[in-house]
Amino acid sequence: MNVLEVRDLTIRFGRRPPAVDGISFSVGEHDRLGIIGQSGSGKSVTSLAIMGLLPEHAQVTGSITFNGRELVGLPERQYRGLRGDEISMIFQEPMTALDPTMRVGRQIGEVVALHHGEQKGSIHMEVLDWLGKVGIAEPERIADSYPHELSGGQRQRALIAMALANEPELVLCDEPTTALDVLVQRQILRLLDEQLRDRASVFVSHDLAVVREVCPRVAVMLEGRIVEEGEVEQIISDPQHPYTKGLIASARIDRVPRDQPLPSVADFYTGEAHA
Ligand SMILES: Nc1ncnc2c1ncn2[C@@H]1O[C@H](COP(=O)(O)OP(=O)(O)OP(=O)(O)O)[C@@H](O)[C@H]1O
Repeated sequence: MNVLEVRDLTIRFGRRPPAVDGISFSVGEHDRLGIIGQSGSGKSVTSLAIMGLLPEHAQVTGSITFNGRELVGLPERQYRGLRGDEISMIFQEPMTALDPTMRVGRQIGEVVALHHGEQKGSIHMEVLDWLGKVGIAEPERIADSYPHELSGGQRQRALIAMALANEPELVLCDEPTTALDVLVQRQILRLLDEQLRDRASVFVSHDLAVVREVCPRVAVMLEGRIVEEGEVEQIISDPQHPYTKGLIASARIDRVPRDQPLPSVADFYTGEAHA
């Protein structure tokens, strides 16, 4: 059985054309799927639907199952037991995902306590342990800091620790490195690659170069639909859909060996990939 199974998922906001239009994909145990598409193609609403975090006026049809359990229409009370514990999400902008008024260690500790209800001392040890695992050099000091006292990379590491603290089975990453500079982006990608190895994950990005670094498989979204899905290297060397062809040709991604720095799709839009 797949960990995540999405079938004919359609998401509408009012009378506008569907934001997501009948998409299907699955993620098995220890499997990782990249979802790529331009802004507005429906990537974020797809992850929010899986997390049960869409606004109430969103109309959702189709099916999302997690370990065989239907999530579409699941009451909020039951969703709360899943979120953070069995399914968690890493967002693009850690500053909005972290509470600015609370020390970082306490925020991670609350996630641990919420689901395990352990004693204060052992929670603190677990928080420090997680900060170490995500590559924070001075766990004590960082645990004692407020989010605004951390660098962008440290904040993203803290958020990753928070998302993984309960060993969720499924992790959704929504543009987890977009807000970071290129060097930190690479470090965080490496960290995620390592930490997500034993879980099922979905990795959303507008950047095929980023997805190529961490995902064996990718689904390409355009205007709410999946227009192409398959092994990343296969799609890069032989894209079938005109949109994917354009995306790859414009970023010249097919001409760059995998282990070399890649021009990103964003560079293309700003004209730098042609320089
Ligand atoms: N709360 C909402 N109410 C109404 N429309 C929404 C809402 N959230 C998203 N949408 C619409 O759904 C569509 C898909 O948006 P989504 O955020 O999933 O795109 P995306 O591919 O993640 O883009 P980006 O890369 O910019 O985050 C867009 O047309 C957007 O305007």
